[in-house]
Amino acid sequence: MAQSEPLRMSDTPPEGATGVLVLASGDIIWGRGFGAAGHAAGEVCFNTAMTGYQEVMTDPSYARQIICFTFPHIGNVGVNEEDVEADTPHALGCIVREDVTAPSNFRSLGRLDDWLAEAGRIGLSGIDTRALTRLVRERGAPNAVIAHSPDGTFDMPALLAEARGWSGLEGLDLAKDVTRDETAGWNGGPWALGSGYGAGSGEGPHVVAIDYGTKKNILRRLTNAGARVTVVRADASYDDIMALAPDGVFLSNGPGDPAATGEYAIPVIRKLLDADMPIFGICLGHQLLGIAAGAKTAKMFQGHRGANHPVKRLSDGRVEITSMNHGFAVDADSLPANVTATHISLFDGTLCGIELTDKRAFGVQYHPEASPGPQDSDYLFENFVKGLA
Ligand SMILES: NC(=O)CC[C@H](N)C(=O)O
Repeated sequence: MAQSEPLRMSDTPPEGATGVLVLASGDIIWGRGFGAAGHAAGEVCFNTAMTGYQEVMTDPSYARQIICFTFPHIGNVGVNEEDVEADTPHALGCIVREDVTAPSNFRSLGRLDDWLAEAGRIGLSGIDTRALTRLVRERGAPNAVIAHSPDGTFDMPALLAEARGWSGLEGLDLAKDVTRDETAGWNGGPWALGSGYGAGSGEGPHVVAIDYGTKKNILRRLTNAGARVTVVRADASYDDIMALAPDGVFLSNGPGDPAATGEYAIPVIRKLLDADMPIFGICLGHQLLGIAAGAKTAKMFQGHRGANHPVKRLSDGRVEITSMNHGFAVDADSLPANVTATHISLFDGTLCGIELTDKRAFGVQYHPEASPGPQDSDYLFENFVKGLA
């Protein structure tokens, strides 16, 4: 197969094809497989970040998603043990334009394809990622199966049936699959060249972070802002949390449909609000805070995923360039009277931040911890932790 051919929509593999993306619509896109062999069903989305593929692949919010990277050279700086947001990749697979080449970077410890293979994740290269991105933009994020067969044989009817049989992300609670096993302290601090990740001071206001699929850098930014952090499971009860005597509670990012995660999360968040506990939520945590406060969430057409999304802070008109990864959003028209919109997306006007006027609780739809992305919104961690002192 030639490099990066236009999307090929035939069910006979072209010469050299060892990977395929089968959309639930019946469209078939051939490429070269890398990473693990096998097949898996999920939702195809695209991410426009130019750097940080390892952080993106390990973000637990990407569970059951297949990421099409719009940047054409993915894998060329290799992989290391530091640029990870969780201990293993959580995205189901990735789709890239160019084949993964030998890494060239002084921090590299290995190849992207080997790292994915070890984690059982499938990659697909040689794809016209611009054409695939346009397809997602025109039709919305499709359900699909990504498959890699080193000998080039594929059971196409079975792969199509698998793509069509998958439920889709709507209605799916995935936080319970990616949350940690038990309550644990967190003491990691910011990274510096030469010394790696530092440690927190172990002092300061106590933040209990509920792990719906947290990125590590969120916890690092909390300790950097001066908090002492303890992380609890997604299904921790109100009593479990209060037994830790928190000064504030953090609601993490995470995968899946917020409305489906509500069963165990919402009653706990409501009790925390009733107890006037200070709360800060990011992404899924922001969506859950919105639902607990009485708002509604909805699935977006294609979602927002990238590292250059402009967001306007409504209090003073300041623009923050943000990192984003979400496919659901709180519906701005559903906000109850005691919830104010604080930020909006300058791409499409969707709601990007809320604040409760009668409680000490706020949330943002984007990722102020970046990783990857710009750090314009880091002030939110400082504001939260300062408010607890
Ligand atoms: N990064 C996140 O927390 C994502 C939240 C939610 N799963 C969504 O896709 O909207």
